[in-house]
Amino acid sequence: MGSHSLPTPATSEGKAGLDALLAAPGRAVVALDFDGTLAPIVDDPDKARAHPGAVPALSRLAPRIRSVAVITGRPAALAVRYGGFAGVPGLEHLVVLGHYGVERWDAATGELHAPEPDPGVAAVRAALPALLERLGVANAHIEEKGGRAVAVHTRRTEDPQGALEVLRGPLAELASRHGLIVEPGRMVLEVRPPGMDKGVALADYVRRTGAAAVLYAGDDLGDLAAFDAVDRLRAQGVPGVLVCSGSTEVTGLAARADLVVDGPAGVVELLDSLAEALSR
Ligand SMILES: O=P(O)(O)OC[C@H]1O[C@H](O[C@H]2O[C@H](CO)[C@@H](O)[C@H](O)[C@H]2O)[C@H](O)[C@@H](O)[C@@H]1O
Repeated sequence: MGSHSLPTPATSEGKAGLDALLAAPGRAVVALDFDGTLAPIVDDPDKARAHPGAVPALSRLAPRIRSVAVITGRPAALAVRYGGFAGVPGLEHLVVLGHYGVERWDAATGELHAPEPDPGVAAVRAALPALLERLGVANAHIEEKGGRAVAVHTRRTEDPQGALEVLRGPLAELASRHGLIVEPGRMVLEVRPPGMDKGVALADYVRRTGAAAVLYAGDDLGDLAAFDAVDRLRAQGVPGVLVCSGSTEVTGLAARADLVVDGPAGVVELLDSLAEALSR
């Protein structure tokens, strides 16, 4: 843990959000995305792990605020495992909302709540190898997501962006034939059921916790829904701070953020500086 001063948000709304968090931390929620925000992006999705400073920073911050939540496109149990979030002193009340909020894991009980998988996902999964072959992108990586979603990664192909573009339309068609949607992300297209997103998940979490201030940090397109939710909360009188874990791959988030930090290392620095400011 280094000694860091709190950065100043670039917008007046962001400053108001941070001020509210610092003034009444016991009523503040900090919610964070996993990949690209708490965990550095790596080529192999199975090798993603939380930044080494993430859990220590979260465990210092969590006891000083109302609550911390991780909101991720990953299955909740996988995020818990890759994050190293279970059984950590200080994180006894951590909540992980997986599959964009469809699943919920509570550190307090160790329980995972998850609905039945949509049968359309298995049908799409079965059709994928032939589709990838036909489109000339057979070397794209298929990520199994516990039957609740399936993702196609192009990061390790020769032309990741080109392969993504080739896949986008046909995958959307295949998904919609089974009543599913495509969630785009950093060199990935994920097929999943509609009806839930990180914005719905965050708004619901803020409501349940009765939070009076919120900070949300994300890096990818799927986090835009959470950014929208913070905008709506602000309009309803709940101050909020939007943090972008900056990258060269997704630029749209930085334009919307109150604070842009330098990837997961920057997020860890911010969490550390918040914990430090709240311990004075
Ligand atoms: O909501 P998130 O926690 O950000 O999860 C979104 C997707 O992240 C993962 O993919 C991303 O990270 C991989 C590992 O660093 C990287 O290889 C890939 O290019 C990124 O898109 C994950 O594999 C997906 O299932 C998540 O939906």
